[in-house]
Amino acid sequence: MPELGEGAIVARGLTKVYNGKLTAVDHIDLDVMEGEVFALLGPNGAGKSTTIGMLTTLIKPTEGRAVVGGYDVSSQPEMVRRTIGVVPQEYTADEDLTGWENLTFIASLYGIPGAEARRRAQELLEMVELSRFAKTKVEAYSGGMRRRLEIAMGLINSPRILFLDEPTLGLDVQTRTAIWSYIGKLKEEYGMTILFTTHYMEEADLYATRIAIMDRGKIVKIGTPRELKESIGGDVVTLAVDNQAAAVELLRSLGVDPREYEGSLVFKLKDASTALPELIRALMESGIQVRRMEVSEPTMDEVYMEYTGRRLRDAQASSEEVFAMRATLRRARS
Ligand SMILES: Nc1ncnc2c1ncn2[C@@H]1O[C@H](COP(=O)(O)OP(=O)(O)OP(=O)(O)O)[C@@H](O)[C@H]1O
Repeated sequence: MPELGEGAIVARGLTKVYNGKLTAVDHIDLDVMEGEVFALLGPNGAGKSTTIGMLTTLIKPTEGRAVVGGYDVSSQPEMVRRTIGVVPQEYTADEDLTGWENLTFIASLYGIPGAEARRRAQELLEMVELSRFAKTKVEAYSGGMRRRLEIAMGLINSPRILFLDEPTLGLDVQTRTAIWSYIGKLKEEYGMTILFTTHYMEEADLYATRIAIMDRGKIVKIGTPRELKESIGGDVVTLAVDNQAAAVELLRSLGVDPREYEGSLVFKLKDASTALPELIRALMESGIQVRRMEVSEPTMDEVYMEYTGRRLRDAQASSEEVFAMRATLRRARS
């Protein structure tokens, strides 16, 4: 089989078609280097979980190849599983068991001998600050505690590569920050390679060394947060005007490509400090009143809009999040 490349996670043309018709992941290429914290950023349904599923051997690719930790996901799934840790989106811990019991049980599935399993369970519970609740049944854990336990469970086999699917979904800001401090430790102290999915732009921006923006099964752009923001090539201008149709027409004739967003026009502009006054003058001379104007440096939100034509808004995400959380809880109860 031809070599795929040097990275910790390498994919070429990786594709998943469900039921012969829904292309959830569409020929993606990935090269995640050792020690990277790599984000797959995109809205619900973009194909992030399916990508993680294929990379972690849980979902069979329809087409393409992936090599994780040097092992092929299709022909060496056992070796891949031994090399990786997975923290799935839904909770997997047994609610009737304690945190300690869950960890030692998972350790036994990996064939980790008793004394070593106990040592790791203790160390991991300390790391995620659950030692005090080691002997408490998981059913009494809060959402944040459950997520922390799931992370500990994903680390029980001391993986070189860790996959986290929406690790902070539905958690409050404080708990999200705590989770990121544990993940940061894994990178700093163990040089672990981490791939996570998220629809929180600020998490990708703050914590990822590189981000792949996913939209409708495709990776539309890959880069460091800085590269992505710089790739937009200009400041972002938001204008509220009284005659939007006329303003769009005029701006287009001046070489600007505005999009409508929440009743305003949004566009990027090189050298806004000199170019914007001219645009405003042109609008005013055409009888168009400018009611509000805002200039900002590009954020990940704008980057996302640039490459997908849509906003990945946290407001929209939060309602989806409630849904996802409820589905997870339902699954946990059944
Ligand atoms: N087992 C399945 N059978 C059929 N379609 C599926 C299956 N799993 C996912 N899909 C579909 O594939 C597409 C991608 O889903 P996927 O879960 O990978 O996206 P995602 O970006 O991870 O979103 P989420 O964060 O909600 O999981 C969606 O349209 C989804 O409905």
